[in-house]
Amino acid sequence: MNDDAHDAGPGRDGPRNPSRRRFLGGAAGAAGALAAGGVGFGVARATESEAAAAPAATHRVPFYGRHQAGIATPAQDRLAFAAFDITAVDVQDVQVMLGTWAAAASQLTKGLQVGAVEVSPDRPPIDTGEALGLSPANLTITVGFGPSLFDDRFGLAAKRPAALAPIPALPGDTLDPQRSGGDLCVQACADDPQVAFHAIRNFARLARGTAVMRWSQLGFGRTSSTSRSQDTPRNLMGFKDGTNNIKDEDTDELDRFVWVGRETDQPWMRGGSYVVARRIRMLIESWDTDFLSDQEKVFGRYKDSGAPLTGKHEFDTVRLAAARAGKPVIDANAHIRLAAPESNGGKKLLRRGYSYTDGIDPDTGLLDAGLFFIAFQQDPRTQFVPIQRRLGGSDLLNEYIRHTGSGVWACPPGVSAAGDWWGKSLFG
Ligand SMILES: C=CC1=C(C)c2cc3[nH]c(cc4nc(cc5[nH]c(cc1n2)c(C)c5CCC(=O)O)C(CCC(=O)O)=C4C)c(C)c3C=C
Ligand SMILES: [Fe+2]
Repeated sequence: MNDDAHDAGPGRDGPRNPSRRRFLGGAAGAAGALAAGGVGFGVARATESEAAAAPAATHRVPFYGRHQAGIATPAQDRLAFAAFDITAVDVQDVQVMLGTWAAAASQLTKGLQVGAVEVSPDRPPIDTGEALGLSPANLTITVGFGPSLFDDRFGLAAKRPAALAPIPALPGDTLDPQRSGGDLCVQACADDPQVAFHAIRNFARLARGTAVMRWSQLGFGRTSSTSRSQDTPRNLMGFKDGTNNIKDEDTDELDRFVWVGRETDQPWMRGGSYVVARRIRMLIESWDTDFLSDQEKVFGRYKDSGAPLTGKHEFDTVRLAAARAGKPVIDANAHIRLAAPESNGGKKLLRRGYSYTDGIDPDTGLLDAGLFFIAFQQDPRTQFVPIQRRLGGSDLLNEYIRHTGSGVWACPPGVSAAGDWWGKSLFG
């Protein structure tokens, strides 16, 4: 971390913006306390002047809470996702960075900056500035710890939950290591792409000297609804996606399939969740030549209404046993049959993915676009992995997709209040 970045100093920020200087003072002071062996992490609290400077209290998702926001909270329109690798050798540096990130997240999710933009003409601005004056846009920041964080570098090996196992090789994998893994992940979601990007960019700056970005992915157009208040969006194949997703309102299902409970071998994960991300390229040009009836056979749903092929309306029950002339109406290898809980020992996922496009593949001239699949769950070993093993084996969709990136991270419970940070009890 650049010392300059923590010294707001005198000058142009002046009395117009005292709150921003206070914030950084708090973060830097806390960093010092930790480095000196202290246990607390002082995070600047909103002052009266800060509250006055803050945008209206609308379009805000609370940052502090039992669970991290960005999991069961309504999916926003945009994603900026990044995986980081730790470069520091001292575990206290990791703690300081997480504390600094938590303090920054509490500011950003209120629509504030991580520090002053106008510090001094002779220093770089502390906040990069591109979100100045923008609404919080329902920003959520969700942080996870990858299996590699628990190797022998930081003395955390005994604290790795069994559920945080690396994802094994799965059928059909064509993964690029440069788009996979990472000691940490940060998922920033917002209804404004600039707000989401700003969060990741400033996290990367605050991480300087402690962690570096390993890979990142921007997403547009949520491909799941995570609340009954939301319409079901469409993915880049033109199908409604998220119809049978777990929703925010399904509290029993959240407890059964998403939140880590007493069953965990690592108490620090109670109230948390595990996220699996997969960058899935769609072979869009090929898909676009496919007949409508075949596209519908692939998913087992009608393209326009989203209804199952056994029904009329989007939310009609999927009748997997229905047959016509001795043949199943929903193909034996249709995506919704293979992904259904009935085919997977009753297991479900909370899907929260985004469409992406990254220009064209220089080798072929074909679009590099698809789904950045994100799913939260209680245990990837019994949820994502077996479901994807089944899909990767015989899903009709496989003709049109390639999995090109992968990662799994443990998302600890929410940050409880100022002074707390992600996984504080893990490091305690
Ligand atoms: C391993 C898990 C899954 C991967 C990978 C995956 C990729 C993928 N999915 C779609 C589009 C749709 N998926 C739909 C349903 C659905 N998909 C999964 C899991 C994975 N999908 C589940 C668990 C379900 C729900 C099954 C059920 O309970 O009925 C649907 C149907 C609408 C819906 O319910 O959301 C679509 C459409 C794409 C395009 C894709 C990879 C690019
Ligand atoms: Fe799916």
